[in-house]
Amino acid sequence: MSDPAGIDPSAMGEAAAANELMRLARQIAYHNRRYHAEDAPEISDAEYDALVRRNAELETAFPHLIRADSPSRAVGHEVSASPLRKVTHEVRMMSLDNAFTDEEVEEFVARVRRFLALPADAPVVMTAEDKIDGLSCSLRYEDGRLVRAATRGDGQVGEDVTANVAHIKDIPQELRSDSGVVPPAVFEIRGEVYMAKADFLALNAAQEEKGDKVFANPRNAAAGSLRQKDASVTAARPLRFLAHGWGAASAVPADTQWAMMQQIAAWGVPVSPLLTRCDDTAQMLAHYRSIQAQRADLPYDIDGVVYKVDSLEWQRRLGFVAKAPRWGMAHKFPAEQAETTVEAIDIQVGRTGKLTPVGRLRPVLVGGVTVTNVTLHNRDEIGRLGVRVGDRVVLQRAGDVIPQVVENLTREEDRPAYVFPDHCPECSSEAVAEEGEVDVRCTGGLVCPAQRTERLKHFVSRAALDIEGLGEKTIAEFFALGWLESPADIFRLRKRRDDIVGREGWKDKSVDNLLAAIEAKRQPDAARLLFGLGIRHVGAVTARDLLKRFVTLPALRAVAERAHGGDEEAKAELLGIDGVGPVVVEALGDFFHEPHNIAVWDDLLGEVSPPDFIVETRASAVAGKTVVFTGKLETMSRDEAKAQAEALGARAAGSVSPKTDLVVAGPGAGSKLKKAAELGIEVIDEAAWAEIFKAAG
Ligand SMILES: NC(=O)c1ccc[n+]([C@@H]2O[C@H](COP(=O)([O-])OP(=O)(O)OC[C@H]3O[C@@H](n4cnc5c(N)ncnc54)[C@H](O)[C@@H]3O)[C@@H](O)[C@H]2O)c1
Ligand SMILES: [Zn+2]
Repeated sequence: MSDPAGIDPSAMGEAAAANELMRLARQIAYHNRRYHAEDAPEISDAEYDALVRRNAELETAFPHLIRADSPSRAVGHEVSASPLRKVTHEVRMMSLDNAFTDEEVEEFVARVRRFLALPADAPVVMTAEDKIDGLSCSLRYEDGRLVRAATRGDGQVGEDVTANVAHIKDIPQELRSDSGVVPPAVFEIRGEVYMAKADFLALNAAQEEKGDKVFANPRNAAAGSLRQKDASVTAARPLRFLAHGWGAASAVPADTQWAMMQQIAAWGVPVSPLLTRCDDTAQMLAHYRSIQAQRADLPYDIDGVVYKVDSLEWQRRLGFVAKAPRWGMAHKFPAEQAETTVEAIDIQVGRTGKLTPVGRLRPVLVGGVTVTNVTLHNRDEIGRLGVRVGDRVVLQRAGDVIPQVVENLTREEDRPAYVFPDHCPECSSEAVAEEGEVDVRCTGGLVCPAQRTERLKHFVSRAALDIEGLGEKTIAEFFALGWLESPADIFRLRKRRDDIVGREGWKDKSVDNLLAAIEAKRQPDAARLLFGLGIRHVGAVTARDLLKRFVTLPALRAVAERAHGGDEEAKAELLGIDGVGPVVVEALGDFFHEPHNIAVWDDLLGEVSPPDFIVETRASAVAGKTVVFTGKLETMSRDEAKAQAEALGARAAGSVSPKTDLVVAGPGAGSKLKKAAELGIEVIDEAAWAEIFKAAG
């Protein structure tokens, strides 16, 4: 078993869920101890966050299985083993809930509104500031004098570090009394003890020189330096402090978070210079992005932005859930790179027989999503990275690009390299790479069950015939029964109605729905049918281009066969189509040259009858032109945009080339936009495109 964390909770039984929750509780407790109590984490924060996310996902799906020792209820780690004196906090020290996406931030604000029963458009003012990566510390001032400093510990009981903070210049022994507001009898200032990046590097260099322990990161260095039995060790370490809140207080001389933080600054304790106030979600997200942009240049490490409801009256009403305030949220920066372990390397066999190696990973959060698999592309790529099972790798995921392995961190050379299979794992046929090709392919062809089922899956997929309810599982099930030898068999399934109804998991209604969905495709779109056959190099766009020219499948086949036989006129006719090159002509010829393909084709056209392929086009300014859509489209999907282009007699292409006439660019457009500028191609926005479409009536 490689990847238990990938199972969708809705597809899990209770026993499996309870089991996994138990395992997660144990794992998370272990890593909490390593991180919080021992300052020696073994896994990256992104991997830790993935475990916590998984735990939350299961707890949401199975609320009655939430354990008494659930990690979602615990803060930090208990300090019983610490050599420092223990301190019980008068007011608990909490953690913060995490958000990783804009949507999760919007949901946070919506939740606050719902809780307070505010109208959906009522303003909710929030403060926003950087989330410093240090360790929290509570400073208790009585009549303005520092009487105790304590770490968070498990939130209830922390460690006494009063002597240790005595040498931290940012922490005054006495609050200033000249601010106009006299410090209350009791006031606990809470904030972050941290080490600046430059100080951290210098400390590590000095430690190394002395042959002492070096620290993994500034957070660990700060924690390790503060939590010292011998306070003189702390004194020699360059620690700093920024306040971000307060705990027990005999009086709170302000009615907003913002005003109280200004007061704390006026008492002489530093607060973040990036603290600001936001009127709405748009401002919160804008501040988040601005802080993210400054991140690398800040003198200290941060890992996100913290939002807090500004009104203290509202904070009081909102209160707390398990271990975090309802009025606060940490919006973390997505780790666009993250480290994890390759737990297995599996080989997937595709519809063309291509063997694709897939790395099964220990789940890790990258760019806000949990990643459990990564494609390793091909034999050469595995060789280049030198990836073996058990290696630590760096994953990268930028924007919505699929994750990639960018580096292998494991360098011991004594373990054997991964051996790429020379036989297909599905059918044991020989697997070879052709001259000059990087892809290794199974030579099993028709005997390879993987290739055959993949072809069927492709045939019914969204972009091809799009048969609703005929998913991968059903195809695999019927294929194993010998019911699906080729695409035409799909249209003969109706003869097996009673057999299907008799099978576990099928009911009269579900079978009838499936059969109706199949019947609905008896007169399929010819281009989708052609694409569904999976002829090499004939993608969805090429299939349409071919049929626009030849109107019916038999007409296309006749030309392709003539071209294959050496008929120059037929070849020229095919090559005259925009987007059709010699590779496509050859692939078509090869396809119709193979007797088995012809049998499949004839069989299929005996079951279905696609109408003539005639695309109605409207008179328009872009007729006959090639258009490229790039960036985010806001009023329509990519598919709709392509359909609009087609309706206007234009061709929608995937990449910008000298043949491109027009580029429609939305927000986030990148390299294609740049290329268009280089080539001097006209660029318009989505609104201008909508005008063109409307004008064509
Ligand atoms: N790698 C590991 O093995 C491992 C193990 C445990 C925890 N962790 C890391 O620690 C995190 C969990 O720790 P946590 O419970 O302390 O939660 P947290 O660090 O995600 O957030 C809460 C803490 O943020 C701090 N903070 C910094 N700036 C703040 C601000 N402006 N306002 C309010 N608080 C601010 C406070 O100290 C607060 O206690 C995980 O998400 C993970 O990143 C890693
Ligand atoms: Zn095979």
